[in-house]
Amino acid sequence: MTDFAATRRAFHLPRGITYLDGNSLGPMPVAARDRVARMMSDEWSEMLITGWNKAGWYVQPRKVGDRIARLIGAGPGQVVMGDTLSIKVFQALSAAMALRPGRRVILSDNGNFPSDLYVAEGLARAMRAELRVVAPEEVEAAITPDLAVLMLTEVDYRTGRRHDMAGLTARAHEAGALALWDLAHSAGAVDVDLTGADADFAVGCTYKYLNGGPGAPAFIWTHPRHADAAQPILQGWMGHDAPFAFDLGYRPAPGIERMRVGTPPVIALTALDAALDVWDGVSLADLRARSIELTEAFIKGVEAACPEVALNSPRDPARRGSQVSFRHPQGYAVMQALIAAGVIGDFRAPDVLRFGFAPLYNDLDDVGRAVDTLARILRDGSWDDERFRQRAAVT
Ligand SMILES: Cc1ncc(COP(=O)(O)O)c(C=O)c1O
Ligand SMILES: Nc1c(O)cccc1C(=O)C[C@H](N)C(=O)O
Repeated sequence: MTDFAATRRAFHLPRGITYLDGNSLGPMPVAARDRVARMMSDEWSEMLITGWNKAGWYVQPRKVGDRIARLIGAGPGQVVMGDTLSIKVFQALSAAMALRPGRRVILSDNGNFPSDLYVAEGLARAMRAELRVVAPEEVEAAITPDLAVLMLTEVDYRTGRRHDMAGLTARAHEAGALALWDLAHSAGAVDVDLTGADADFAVGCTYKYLNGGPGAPAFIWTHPRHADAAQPILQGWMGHDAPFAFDLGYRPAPGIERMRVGTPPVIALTALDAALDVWDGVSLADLRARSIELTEAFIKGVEAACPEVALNSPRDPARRGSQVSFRHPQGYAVMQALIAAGVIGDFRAPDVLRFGFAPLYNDLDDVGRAVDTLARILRDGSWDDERFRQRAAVT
């Protein structure tokens, strides 16, 4: 059995705060602070450039990738770290498109995170391809024989709706297409099984449920059947077969290494590596069970105590990730009032109050406090205040 009381103790959770926004930025694992400090004093300070070899900075993207592999149903040597998620979406999508020459259609849904759609739109323009965007429930019917790549985010960032990864991947394969999954809201939140689903490509970020810190690098996975054939358009020198030969022409490195682009963010990878220690000994089955327990309790509590809000997530836990959202016409002000009262969730336009439940550190006491505080704010109308209407740059 996973010891979730112990994993909770591994985080710095500010006193008086109930944190339900780990689906946007995970809290700091206490060990990350010391690990980064040690890296600065023992490695960067003392080793200088020799740290690339001596401290293993150069191989860190693969080593950290191997630790993430276990959490997404992938094997060793199949995942590599680096860049932002938007860039990894571009790399995976461009490589997948190149594996389906003659086909020009990318299919996604309108619940996808906008950055994924922007990247696909730009790539489609450059490749003279077509991006088709349908409603999430229409995806299956929209898989047609002209499809090149099905590109979906498994868990919807607003509603928490979870796609059937294995089923949709099988449908895409039947149509002769490839399936690319964005795991931003899945990795560390649900029991992802890329191998079992027979997916083709996957990408994800590490600053949400994996708690790598703001700006932590993204990951990319390629199914082994494609790893030596995939040809990314974004050809950087660290994805070259022999970067330090400084050849003028590009020759991809074997396997997943070709998905590297440039110099890895070593300090950020060090913080992420410390954050991944918390996952040692965590079973994904336990994680999923606890996530369902927390989200079910939250829905039940809010529906009983807050008639002013409407559930915006699937009621069936099997169709949900680890987040729950509710709608309120003045959602922004309500969320600001909630944050001022010590319960941090977030707001997503136009009217969504979003709450992430991270089994590693959230518990039923958090659920109870969040329900009680939301009910109080809605009942006493304290959210209806000018200071809660001022929109910040980042929401
Ligand atoms: C599903 C999804 N894709 C892409 C992104 C963009 O990631 P990044 O800002 O790291 O490029 C996010 C979050 O910001 C996301 O939730
Ligand atoms: N990456 C973010 C950032 O740099 C600032 C603020 C928020 C984010 C996020 O990750 C947003 C997130 N993808 C979402 O689901 O809304």
